[in-house]
Amino acid sequence: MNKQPIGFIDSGVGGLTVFKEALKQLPHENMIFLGDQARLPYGPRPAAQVVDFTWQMVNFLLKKDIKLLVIACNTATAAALDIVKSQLPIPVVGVILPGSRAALKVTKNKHLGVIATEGTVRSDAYARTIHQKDAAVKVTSLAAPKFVPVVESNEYRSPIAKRIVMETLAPLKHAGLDTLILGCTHYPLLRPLIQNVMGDDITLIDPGSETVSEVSTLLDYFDIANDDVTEPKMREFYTTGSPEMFEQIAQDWLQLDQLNAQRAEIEDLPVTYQQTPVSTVVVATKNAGKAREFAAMFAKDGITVKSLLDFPELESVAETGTTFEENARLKADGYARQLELPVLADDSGLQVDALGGQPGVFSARYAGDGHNDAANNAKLLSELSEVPAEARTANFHTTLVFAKPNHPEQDLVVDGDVLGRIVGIPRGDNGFGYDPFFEVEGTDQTLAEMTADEKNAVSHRGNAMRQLEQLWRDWYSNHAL
Ligand SMILES: O=c1nc[nH]c2c1ncn2[C@H]1C[C@H](O)[C@@H](COP(=O)(O)OP(=O)(O)OP(=O)(O)O)O1
Ligand SMILES: [Mg+2]
Repeated sequence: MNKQPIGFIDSGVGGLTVFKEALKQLPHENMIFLGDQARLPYGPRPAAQVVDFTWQMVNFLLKKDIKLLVIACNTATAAALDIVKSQLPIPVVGVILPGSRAALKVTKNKHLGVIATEGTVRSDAYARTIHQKDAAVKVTSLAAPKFVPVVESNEYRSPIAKRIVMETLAPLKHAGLDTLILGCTHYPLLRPLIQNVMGDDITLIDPGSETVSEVSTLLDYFDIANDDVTEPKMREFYTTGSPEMFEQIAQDWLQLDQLNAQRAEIEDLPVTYQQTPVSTVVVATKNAGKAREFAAMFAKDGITVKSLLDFPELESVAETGTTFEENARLKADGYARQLELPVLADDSGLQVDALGGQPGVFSARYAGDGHNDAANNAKLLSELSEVPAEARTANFHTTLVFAKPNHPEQDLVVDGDVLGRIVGIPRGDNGFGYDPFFEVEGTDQTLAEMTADEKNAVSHRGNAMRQLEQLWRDWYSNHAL
């Protein structure tokens, strides 16, 4: 289950035809739509510029934490799908492949027509996609540049629209095709007029519904659908142009009760992939001492740490494993699932050589359940009472596991250790747990005599974190998967 929204982008209102399908097929999903009406139409623009504009739209939606992107615009799909798909960590769906697939399913005489913007026709994206599937299919493409302005000016039911559709489609009427792809998401709004001109024998393909079917498949495949059927869903609309104009068309087309469009400023956004910086990391620990150490280590990167103390309503995960890694995985996976967020867990403990590695994974419960540091330390001392100072060698170990919700196979796992020995009389007031008894090898200080920074510089947790630092951002940026 994943409540993050699905993002839709288009040059204008055309993508709403895809959005409308999504409302029908995926009613439980939260959704955000962005139309770049200020810079419409995209059709006549050079492909490189369409790619830049697309990145700006994508970056706007990434800030809203979308889990999947739909490029509900054929021109942008033709120009930018491959590059956007290859760089984004979330699934990306365009409209050309689903539209082509749908058309291939219905054609009988293997002669398809495509009407689209100049940009899409110039890219030859439909013909290429179709021929990859079936080289024997004939594809006749026609640019219909006048359609988009008619729709965007809310004239799509007017006599002007009728005349433009008739004139534009004249060359296709007797071309011999039996199926016509509406290769621009604006065109379904002209569907009755197009059908009328082409005649009832021609099947019109609106790639929107096929596109949404593909979205639905991907949500299941990546296990990121929103199964929550109770809450009201997010329906946010943004336009770079006039919100009033957008609302008129959207209201009319989508028939939503209350529809508010907001203006989006995207012109200054970067034209390359901008990773959204991580601002908060959840560490699945109830141990305030650990939480403090993680907070200090992440603070250097400007990241705030939340611990389980911030989420008291969660169900406790039992540490039933026999190794540090097992327990760290149990905690990370268990809390990530409940929080639907990536979660970092630490399972750590003291291993004393003279005690055969005890207390080890049982360090927290050494003195029995209801564990408390004083009782654990007292037990440690009594167990070691017969052991001479030079034989009291020990190490602290930690295994850190970073987990994504419902994807235990992608867990990121690192370890860290620090060597030392157990002293007979506790020293120092800093740190927590067994720190006052653990003298670090090569120093004359216990961990409790060190400042937080000094401890992190040598500790098992600090050592593990230094490894994690190399890995976690890349891993984390794929978290919607
Ligand atoms: O740097 C350390 N300095 C002193 N003692 C330490 C340290 N690191 C772990 N320890 C001890 C505390 C606890 O007795 C056990 C960990 O048990 P462990 O289950 O991983 O943690 P925990 O139950 O205290 O909190 P939680 O499971 O919620 O993260 O080892
Ligand atoms: Mg524990």
